[in-house]
Amino acid sequence: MTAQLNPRGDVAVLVPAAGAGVRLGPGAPKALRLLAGEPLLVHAVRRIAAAPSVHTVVVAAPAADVESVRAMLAPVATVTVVPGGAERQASVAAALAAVPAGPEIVLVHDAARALTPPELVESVAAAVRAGHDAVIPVLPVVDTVKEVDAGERVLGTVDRAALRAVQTPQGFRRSVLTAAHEAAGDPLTDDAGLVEKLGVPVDCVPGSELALKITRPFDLALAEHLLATGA
Ligand SMILES: Nc1ccn([C@@H]2O[C@H](COP(=O)(O)OP(=O)(O)OP(=O)(O)O)[C@@H](O)[C@H]2O)c(=O)n1
Ligand SMILES: C[C@](O)(CO)[C@H](O)COP(=O)(O)O
Repeated sequence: MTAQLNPRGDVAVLVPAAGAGVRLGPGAPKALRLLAGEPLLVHAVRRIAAAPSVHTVVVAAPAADVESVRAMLAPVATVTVVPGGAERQASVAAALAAVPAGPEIVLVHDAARALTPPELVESVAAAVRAGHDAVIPVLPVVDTVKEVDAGERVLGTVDRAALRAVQTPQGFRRSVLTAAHEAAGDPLTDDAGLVEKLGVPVDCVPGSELALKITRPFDLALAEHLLATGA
Protein backbone atom coordinates (compact mmCIF):
# COMPACT_ATOMS: atom_id res chain seq x y z
CA MET A 1 0.00 0.00 0.00
CA THR A 2 1.30 3.48 -0.84
CA ALA A 3 2.20 5.38 2.34
CA GLN A 4 0.46 8.74 2.70
CA LEU A 5 2.83 11.56 3.57
CA ASN A 6 1.61 14.22 6.00
CA PRO A 7 0.17 17.23 4.10
CA ARG A 8 0.60 19.28 7.30
CA GLY A 9 4.16 18.07 7.89
CA ASP A 10 7.04 20.54 7.92
CA VAL A 11 9.85 18.26 6.72
CA ALA A 12 11.22 17.52 3.25
CA VAL A 13 13.62 14.59 2.97
CA LEU A 14 16.17 14.51 0.15
CA VAL A 15 17.43 11.02 -0.66
CA PRO A 16 20.69 10.89 -2.62
CA ALA A 17 20.52 7.51 -4.36
CA ALA A 18 22.59 8.04 -7.51
CA GLY A 19 25.86 6.48 -6.39
CA ALA A 20 27.46 3.54 -8.17
CA GLY A 21 28.35 1.52 -5.10
CA VAL A 22 31.91 0.79 -6.22
CA ARG A 23 32.90 -0.42 -2.74
CA LEU A 24 30.03 -2.92 -2.75
CA GLY A 25 31.48 -4.56 -5.86
CA PRO A 26 30.24 -4.97 -9.45
CA GLY A 27 26.51 -4.75 -10.09
CA ALA A 28 23.64 -2.32 -10.39
CA PRO A 29 23.80 1.15 -8.80
CA LYS A 30 23.89 0.53 -5.04
CA ALA A 31 20.47 1.97 -4.19
CA LEU A 32 18.89 -0.51 -6.61
CA ARG A 33 20.64 -3.59 -5.25
CA LEU A 34 18.53 -6.05 -3.31
CA LEU A 35 18.35 -6.48 0.44
CA ALA A 36 15.98 -9.26 1.47
CA GLY A 37 14.47 -9.17 -2.04
CA GLU A 38 13.84 -5.41 -2.23
CA PRO A 39 16.05 -2.54 -3.43
CA LEU A 40 17.90 -0.62 -0.71
CA LEU A 41 16.04 2.50 -1.86
CA VAL A 42 12.65 0.89 -1.20
CA HIS A 43 13.69 0.02 2.36
CA ALA A 44 14.96 3.55 2.91
CA VAL A 45 11.92 5.35 1.49
CA ARG A 46 9.47 3.10 3.36
CA ARG A 47 11.09 4.08 6.67
CA ILE A 48 11.26 7.78 5.79
CA ALA A 49 7.58 7.79 4.79
CA ALA A 50 6.67 6.25 8.15
CA ALA A 51 7.98 9.32 9.99
CA PRO A 52 4.94 11.47 10.87
CA SER A 53 6.56 14.89 10.14
CA VAL A 54 7.48 14.07 6.56
CA HIS A 55 5.63 16.18 3.97
CA THR A 56 7.84 15.65 0.88
CA VAL A 57 10.39 13.10 -0.31
CA VAL A 58 12.71 13.85 -3.24
CA VAL A 59 14.95 11.06 -4.53
CA ALA A 60 18.04 11.72 -6.67
CA ALA A 61 18.29 8.57 -8.80
CA PRO A 62 20.95 7.41 -11.26
CA ALA A 63 20.22 9.45 -14.42
CA ALA A 64 19.57 6.34 -16.52
CA ASP A 65 17.12 4.92 -13.99
CA VAL A 66 14.80 7.85 -13.22
CA GLU A 67 11.73 6.30 -14.86
CA SER A 68 12.25 2.83 -13.37
CA VAL A 69 12.84 4.34 -9.92
CA ARG A 70 9.58 6.31 -10.23
CA ALA A 71 7.72 3.11 -11.07
CA MET A 72 9.51 1.19 -8.31
CA LEU A 73 8.63 3.74 -5.62
CA ALA A 74 5.04 4.44 -6.71
CA PRO A 75 3.63 1.63 -4.53
CA VAL A 76 5.81 2.68 -1.56
CA ALA A 77 5.14 6.43 -1.16
CA THR A 78 4.42 9.56 -3.17
CA VAL A 79 7.90 10.78 -4.06
CA THR A 80 9.51 13.10 -6.59
CA VAL A 81 12.39 11.55 -8.52
CA VAL A 82 15.09 13.67 -10.19
CA PRO A 83 18.33 12.70 -11.93
CA GLY A 84 21.34 12.73 -9.61
CA GLY A 85 24.82 14.04 -10.39
CA ALA A 86 28.35 12.73 -10.63
CA GLU A 87 29.06 13.50 -6.96
CA ARG A 88 26.84 13.08 -3.92
CA GLN A 89 26.85 16.87 -3.42
CA ALA A 90 25.44 17.42 -6.93
CA SER A 91 22.76 14.81 -6.31
CA VAL A 92 21.70 16.59 -3.11
CA ALA A 93 21.66 19.96 -4.89
CA ALA A 94 19.42 18.52 -7.64
CA ALA A 95 16.99 17.13 -5.07
CA LEU A 96 16.99 20.37 -3.07
CA ALA A 97 16.05 22.32 -6.19
CA ALA A 98 12.93 20.14 -6.53
CA VAL A 99 11.51 20.78 -3.03
CA PRO A 100 8.20 22.66 -3.33
CA ALA A 101 7.32 25.71 -1.24
CA GLY A 102 6.19 24.70 2.24
CA PRO A 103 8.58 22.56 4.27
CA GLU A 104 11.06 24.69 6.22
CA ILE A 105 13.04 21.75 7.59
CA VAL A 106 15.10 19.77 5.08
CA LEU A 107 16.74 16.44 5.88
CA VAL A 108 19.34 14.78 3.68
CA HIS A 109 19.39 11.00 3.99
CA ASP A 110 21.53 8.42 2.17
CA ALA A 111 19.58 5.65 0.43
CA ALA A 112 22.53 3.51 1.51
CA ARG A 113 21.42 3.85 5.16
CA ALA A 114 18.43 1.69 4.25
CA LEU A 115 17.48 0.46 7.74
CA THR A 116 17.40 3.86 9.45
CA PRO A 117 14.37 3.87 11.77
CA PRO A 118 11.64 6.54 11.38
CA GLU A 119 12.35 7.56 14.98
CA LEU A 120 15.78 8.90 13.95
CA VAL A 121 14.17 10.96 11.17
CA GLU A 122 11.83 12.41 13.78
CA SER A 123 14.54 13.14 16.36
CA VAL A 124 16.72 15.01 13.85
CA ALA A 125 13.69 16.98 12.60
CA ALA A 126 12.65 17.76 16.18
CA ALA A 127 16.09 19.19 16.98
CA VAL A 128 15.90 21.53 13.98
CA ARG A 129 12.33 22.48 14.94
CA ALA A 130 13.58 23.25 18.44
CA GLY A 131 15.91 25.93 17.06
CA HIS A 132 19.11 24.32 15.77
CA ASP A 133 20.13 25.36 12.25
CA ALA A 134 21.96 22.13 11.48
CA VAL A 135 21.76 18.75 13.21
CA ILE A 136 23.62 15.49 12.60
CA PRO A 137 23.14 12.05 14.17
CA VAL A 138 26.37 10.64 15.55
CA LEU A 139 27.79 7.62 17.33
CA PRO A 140 30.88 7.48 19.53
CA VAL A 141 34.01 6.01 17.96
CA VAL A 142 34.58 2.64 19.62
CA ASP A 143 38.03 1.71 18.29
CA THR A 144 41.37 3.19 19.22
CA VAL A 145 42.30 5.54 16.37
CA LYS A 146 45.87 6.07 15.10
CA GLU A 147 47.21 8.72 12.75
CA VAL A 148 49.71 7.19 10.27
CA ASP A 149 52.07 8.43 7.56
CA ALA A 150 52.17 7.37 3.90
CA GLY A 151 54.26 4.33 4.87
CA GLU A 152 51.73 3.16 7.47
CA ARG A 153 54.03 4.17 10.34
CA VAL A 154 52.11 5.38 13.36
CA LEU A 155 52.45 9.09 14.05
CA GLY A 156 50.31 9.10 17.15
CA THR A 157 47.13 8.10 18.93
CA VAL A 158 44.11 10.35 18.42
CA ASP A 159 41.94 11.28 21.42
CA ARG A 160 38.75 9.46 20.45
CA ALA A 161 36.75 11.10 23.24
CA ALA A 162 36.39 14.08 20.91
CA LEU A 163 35.54 12.04 17.79
CA ARG A 164 32.12 11.07 16.44
CA ALA A 165 31.10 8.85 13.52
CA VAL A 166 28.54 10.76 11.47
CA GLN A 167 25.34 9.34 10.00
CA THR A 168 22.31 10.59 8.13
CA PRO A 169 19.63 11.95 8.12
CA GLN A 170 21.30 15.32 8.57
CA GLY A 171 18.76 18.07 9.23
CA PHE A 172 18.82 21.75 8.35
CA ARG A 173 16.75 24.86 8.39
CA ARG A 174 15.89 25.12 4.71
CA SER A 175 17.48 28.55 4.21
CA VAL A 176 20.74 27.31 5.75
CA LEU A 177 21.03 24.26 3.50
CA THR A 178 20.16 26.35 0.45
CA ALA A 179 22.83 28.93 1.32
CA ALA A 180 25.39 26.17 1.97
CA HIS A 181 24.81 24.60 -1.45
CA GLU A 182 24.86 27.99 -3.18
CA ALA A 183 28.25 28.70 -1.58
CA ALA A 184 29.63 25.18 -2.17
CA GLY A 185 33.01 24.72 -3.80
CA ASP A 186 34.79 21.39 -4.18
CA PRO A 187 32.53 18.46 -3.28
CA LEU A 188 32.49 17.37 0.36
CA THR A 189 31.25 14.03 1.63
CA ASP A 190 28.38 15.44 3.68
CA ASP A 191 26.08 18.45 3.83
CA ALA A 192 27.00 19.43 7.39
CA GLY A 193 30.51 20.03 6.05
CA LEU A 194 29.14 22.67 3.68
CA VAL A 195 27.24 24.32 6.54
CA GLU A 196 30.39 24.30 8.72
CA LYS A 197 32.14 26.26 5.95
CA LEU A 198 29.49 28.98 6.30
CA GLY A 199 30.37 29.26 9.99
CA VAL A 200 26.93 28.04 11.06
CA PRO A 201 26.99 25.82 14.20
CA VAL A 202 26.23 22.14 13.66
CA ASP A 203 24.81 20.20 16.62
CA CYS A 204 24.69 16.47 17.32
CA VAL A 205 21.94 14.11 18.40
CA PRO A 206 22.38 10.41 19.21
CA GLY A 207 22.53 8.25 16.08
CA SER A 208 21.36 4.65 15.65
CA GLU A 209 23.27 1.43 15.00
CA LEU A 210 20.50 0.63 12.50
CA ALA A 211 21.48 3.68 10.45
CA LEU A 212 24.68 1.96 9.31
CA LYS A 213 25.73 2.85 5.78
CA ILE A 214 25.74 -0.16 3.48
CA THR A 215 29.11 0.41 1.86
CA ARG A 216 30.92 -2.95 1.59
CA PRO A 217 29.66 -6.53 1.16
CA PHE A 218 29.98 -7.12 4.91
CA ASP A 219 27.53 -4.27 5.57
CA LEU A 220 24.98 -5.83 3.22
CA ALA A 221 25.32 -9.18 4.99
CA LEU A 222 24.92 -7.44 8.34
CA ALA A 223 21.81 -5.62 7.11
CA GLU A 224 20.34 -8.94 5.88
CA HIS A 225 20.91 -10.38 9.34
CA LEU A 226 19.41 -7.35 11.08
CA LEU A 227 16.28 -7.56 8.92
CA ALA A 228 15.98 -11.28 9.52
CA THR A 229 16.12 -10.64 13.27
CA GLY A 230 13.46 -7.93 13.26
CA ALA A 231 14.98 -4.55 12.27
N1 LIG B 1 27.00 10.75 -7.32
C1 LIG B 1 26.43 10.30 -6.23
C2 LIG B 1 27.18 9.55 -5.26
C3 LIG B 1 26.51 9.08 -4.13
N2 LIG B 1 25.18 9.32 -3.98
C4 LIG B 1 24.47 8.74 -2.83
O1 LIG B 1 25.02 9.20 -1.62
C5 LIG B 1 24.81 8.21 -0.62
C6 LIG B 1 26.12 7.98 0.15
O2 LIG B 1 27.12 7.58 -0.75
P1 LIG B 1 27.93 6.23 -0.65
O3 LIG B 1 27.31 5.29 0.30
O4 LIG B 1 29.34 6.59 -0.47
O5 LIG B 1 27.56 5.62 -2.07
P2 LIG B 1 28.38 5.43 -3.40
O6 LIG B 1 28.98 6.70 -3.86
O7 LIG B 1 27.42 4.74 -4.31
O8 LIG B 1 29.52 4.40 -2.93
P3 LIG B 1 30.93 4.10 -3.59
O9 LIG B 1 31.82 5.24 -3.18
O10 LIG B 1 31.33 2.80 -2.99
O11 LIG B 1 30.74 4.04 -5.10
C7 LIG B 1 24.31 6.95 -1.31
O12 LIG B 1 22.95 6.75 -1.02
C8 LIG B 1 24.56 7.23 -2.77
O13 LIG B 1 23.61 6.64 -3.65
C9 LIG B 1 24.49 10.07 -4.93
O14 LIG B 1 23.28 10.28 -4.77
N3 LIG B 1 25.13 10.54 -6.02
C1 LIG C 1 26.97 11.63 4.48
C2 LIG C 1 27.68 10.42 5.04
O1 LIG C 1 26.82 9.32 5.03
C3 LIG C 1 28.04 10.71 6.47
O2 LIG C 1 28.62 9.59 7.05
C4 LIG C 1 28.90 10.07 4.25
O3 LIG C 1 29.85 11.07 4.36
C5 LIG C 1 28.59 9.70 2.81
O4 LIG C 1 29.63 9.46 1.95
P1 LIG C 1 31.04 8.66 2.05
O5 LIG C 1 31.69 8.90 0.73
O6 LIG C 1 30.78 7.23 2.27
O7 LIG C 1 31.81 9.27 3.17
